[in-house]
Amino acid sequence: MKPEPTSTAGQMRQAIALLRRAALPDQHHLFWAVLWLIGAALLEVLGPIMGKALIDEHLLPHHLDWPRMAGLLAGVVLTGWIASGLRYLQLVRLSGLAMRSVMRLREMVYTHVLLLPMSFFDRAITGQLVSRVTNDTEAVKSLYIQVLFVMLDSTIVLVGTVCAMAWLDWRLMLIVLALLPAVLLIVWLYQRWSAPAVTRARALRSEINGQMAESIGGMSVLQASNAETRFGQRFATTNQDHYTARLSELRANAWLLRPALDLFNIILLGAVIFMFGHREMTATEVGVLYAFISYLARVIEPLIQITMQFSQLQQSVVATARVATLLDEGTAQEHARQAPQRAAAANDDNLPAVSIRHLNFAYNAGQPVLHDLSLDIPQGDFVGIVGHTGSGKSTLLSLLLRFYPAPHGSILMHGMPLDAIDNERFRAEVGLVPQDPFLLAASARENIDMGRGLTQAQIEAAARAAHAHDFIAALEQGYDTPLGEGGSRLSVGQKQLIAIARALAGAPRILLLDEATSHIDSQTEQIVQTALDELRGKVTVIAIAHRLSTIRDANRIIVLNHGRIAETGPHEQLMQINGGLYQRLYLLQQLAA
Ligand SMILES: Nc1ncnc2c1ncn2[C@@H]1O[C@H](COP(=O)(O)OP(=O)(O)OP(=O)(O)O)[C@@H](O)[C@H]1O
Repeated sequence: MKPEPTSTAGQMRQAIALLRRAALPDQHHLFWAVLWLIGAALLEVLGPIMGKALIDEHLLPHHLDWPRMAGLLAGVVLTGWIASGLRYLQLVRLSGLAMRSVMRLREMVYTHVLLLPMSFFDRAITGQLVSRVTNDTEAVKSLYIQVLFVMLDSTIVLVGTVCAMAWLDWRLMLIVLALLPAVLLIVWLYQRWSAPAVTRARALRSEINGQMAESIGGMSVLQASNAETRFGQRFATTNQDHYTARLSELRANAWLLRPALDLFNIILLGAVIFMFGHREMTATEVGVLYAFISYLARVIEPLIQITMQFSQLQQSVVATARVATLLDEGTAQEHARQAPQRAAAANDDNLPAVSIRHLNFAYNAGQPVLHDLSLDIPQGDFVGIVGHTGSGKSTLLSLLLRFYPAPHGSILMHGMPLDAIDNERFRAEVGLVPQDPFLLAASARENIDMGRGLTQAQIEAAARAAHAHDFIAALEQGYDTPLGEGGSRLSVGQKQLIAIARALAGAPRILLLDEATSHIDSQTEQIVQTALDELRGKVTVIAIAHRLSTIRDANRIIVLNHGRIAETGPHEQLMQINGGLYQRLYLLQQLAA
């Protein structure tokens, strides 16, 4: 995974760029919200000015002009009331915008994750990834509502109030302004105190998600190993750490931020009253004092609001930056390719289905896994790949599937370099049956179709070819029978037959099987063997098999050893090599059987 930016400025830049991207279609809402908030702030500033006029021009000089006084009084009440109404409407508008942005972001993140290269998932932790799509995108909402709305609103009120104070008495305004840096000091202290706890709490939340996902995913192993108590304790420790981190965050808030700001409020009020006390108060200054005291609350409250949002801002920026980092993660080479649609693999029957030329590969530099592999697989052949564990079988298959990029020109399919084949066509031409058949919690039909929009005839033909039709038809709703989570209502063998049907439904020219028979009984293995035999000559089959009986009848068997081709040939020929690797593997299995 890409490293996340550690500097606050870097995270802030990332967060702003992402927010702009997510809110792009709603820009006009943002514009109007800001405009109306300015309107609300102006109304709010206007209230005390009308109050001052009422006191100075009418109440103190006893100039009882009732219609004007009623107008001013109504102005004081109405400005506040309308300002609140406008603010509420803008909150509703921004909430809608925030929710739509979260929706767009989630879609962006999920679609992006679907396109990431397999090498990314080698390092990614499922729970953390899920947390990116759910929690971190949700944090963006609070960035809009708690942070953007409150901070924007408070800043506008603050600026408007300071301007009104300057108009009333600029010297007094300067004294108030001179005291404001104290707020910055309080905020700075608060941030220093709470930042480590905020970061730690977030990391621990992600850890909690990770532990949950891991435990649920591996529940059978966990229970079978009697590890419930240990896992429970591990979770309790993380949970406790999370609680402690949240508590120190709250302590910083309760013991430093709030009391210090309240004290500051009192000091400011004292300073203003003291200044007025030092002057010879004229009648007109009583109104100014009233307006100033009204404005003080409008300076202090927005400042408190702004500072109170800092911890939320920190959390939301960190979360948004994490989402942005994930979105910056390079997609798989094939998806990222900008080149125009490339030619499909050639249709010449004489070209080998697969040609491998001096293929070298390493996951990590300096640790080669495959060494100088060269071989040709004719079209329609059935080829088996065997070898000890760690010999490189799955790696070779992953390269054939383009899960990892092979060096250019080292693998050709039907004469075309692997990385030059158009993605759509490539995925249509190469089918995979994995070791663990991955079934969706959906019907048999949906599991075979996998969203490709195949017809019932195509689905049924694939199921028949995989010898899965009979048991599917016998289910209570046939092809529409829900198979349960992970296909829980089927046997492992039946799941594997569905996985084969799924691969065949795409009418692939090349079918790759990754130890597809290792978990199934001999009877189902027989069925798979029959299905593979029937494909002979029509589809090129490349099968990795631990169970050698599956590939006994292959046209050719490739024996890998430490990433090199050690032996190659049909079963009978390999069995002739006395002391050969294949012979030893085969005899060992016979013995075990
Ligand atoms: N994603 C990966 N990242 C780094 N190294 C890997 C990765 N996958 C496999 N390897 C390493 O590559 C080597 C070959 O592994 P590979 O899985 O291809 O062997 P295999 O023959 O398929 O083994 P098995 O029969 O046990 O599945 C091993 O040393 C393994 O540790």
